[in-house]
Amino acid sequence: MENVFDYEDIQLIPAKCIVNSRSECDTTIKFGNHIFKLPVVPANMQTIIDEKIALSLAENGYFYIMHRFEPEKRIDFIKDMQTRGLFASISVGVKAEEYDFIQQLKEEQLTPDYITIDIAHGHSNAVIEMIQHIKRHIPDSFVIAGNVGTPEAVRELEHAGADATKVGIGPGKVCITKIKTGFGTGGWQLAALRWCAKAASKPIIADGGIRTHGDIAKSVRFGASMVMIGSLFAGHEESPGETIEKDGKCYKEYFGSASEFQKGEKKNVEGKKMYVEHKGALKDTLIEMEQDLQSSISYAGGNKLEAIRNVDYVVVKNSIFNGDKIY
Ligand SMILES: NC(=O)C1=CN([C@@H]2O[C@H](COP(=O)(O)OP(=O)(O)OC[C@H]3O[C@@H](n4cnc5c(N)ncnc54)[C@H](OP(=O)(O)O)[C@@H]3O)[C@@H](O)[C@H]2O)C=CC1
Ligand SMILES: Nc1nc2c(ncn2[C@@H]2O[C@H](COP(=O)(O)O)[C@@H](O)[C@H]2O)c(=O)[nH]1
Repeated sequence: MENVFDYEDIQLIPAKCIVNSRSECDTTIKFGNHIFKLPVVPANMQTIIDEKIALSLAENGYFYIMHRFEPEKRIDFIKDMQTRGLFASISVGVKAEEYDFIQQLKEEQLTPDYITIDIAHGHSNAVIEMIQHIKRHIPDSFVIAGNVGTPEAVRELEHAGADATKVGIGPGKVCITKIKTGFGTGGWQLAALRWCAKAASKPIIADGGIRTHGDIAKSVRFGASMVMIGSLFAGHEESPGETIEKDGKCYKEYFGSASEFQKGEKKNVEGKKMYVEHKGALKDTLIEMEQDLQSSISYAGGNKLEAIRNVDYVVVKNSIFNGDKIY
């Protein structure tokens, strides 16, 4: 692999502006059968999303993917969302009981709009077989499969029937896969995204490693249709998880889905827990993301998200922050 880089190594090059106000720039994206306000989805992790947040996101025009760590709640969740006329978007794993769950959905004639197969090493027969199982029994669900980090994996999962693939092995803020196994796209996630996007014939979700709102535009430039974000969404008023107070400041927990806190045991641990500073209301962050992305579109010289896909860029190796803090 040549030209390896990550988010912090890239600057996009401005093109002549065609709008009079950033508010003219349209950040919406069609993903599956729905149009969403932003090409952004909060990570399907237990300290990032719950049923209440999912409902609020869907009601307000944002994409969401519910996590899979309370499996017994999924049927009622799908029914509840669809009764309200909203889309249902859930996650599954690949173990035997998940095959029964898909069968149960079929028997109850429930078709989630989106099903995400969420495992660490998605380039596997386990995922290929689950894609095929879902497509056999619930063909109308949009299947997102991951996570992967190579073009071969993207092609194989698409070939098996996935409608989108999720790229990112180990770039996450609470990830320790790279340290514990030596593998992954940590440190070169953006280059891996570009590599995978060149092979993809269907949409890609860039997953992990987003540290600033500008990284969303960079993900779109390098081929993402959707960007999954954990840490930037952690610590909000609505975020699930424990809040602690230290030196007069409030913090909220954010833990990995493969951490001992999620698993309840110290086996095959590839995630850790951290505390993030309390950030206020989720809707304010979403509005700021939208405004920043509108600004990105204006710098790209367009008025739609698509404009970002064609901009030039430079590689400025690890230097763009010059020691500056992000906030
Ligand atoms: N994006 C990322 O970089 C990563 C994300 N995660 C997240 O953590 C959560 C748990 O993931 P996961 O452990 O896969 O889920 P599960 O615990 O549900 O495991 C899924 C299945 O895959 C097997 N498995 C897990 N890892 C590997 C591997 N490296 N090679 C072969 N088989 C494997 C497991 O068996 P067994 O446990 O017996 O091996 C199990 O049968 C998910 O939400 C996932 O997204 C975890 C790590 C990396
Ligand atoms: N290696 C691990 N990766 C994990 C774990 N739990 C979640 N994740 C991945 O991280 C992203 C979020 O990344 P962020 O940089 O935005 O915080 C998430 O979507 C998963 O793909 C884990 O325990 N280990």
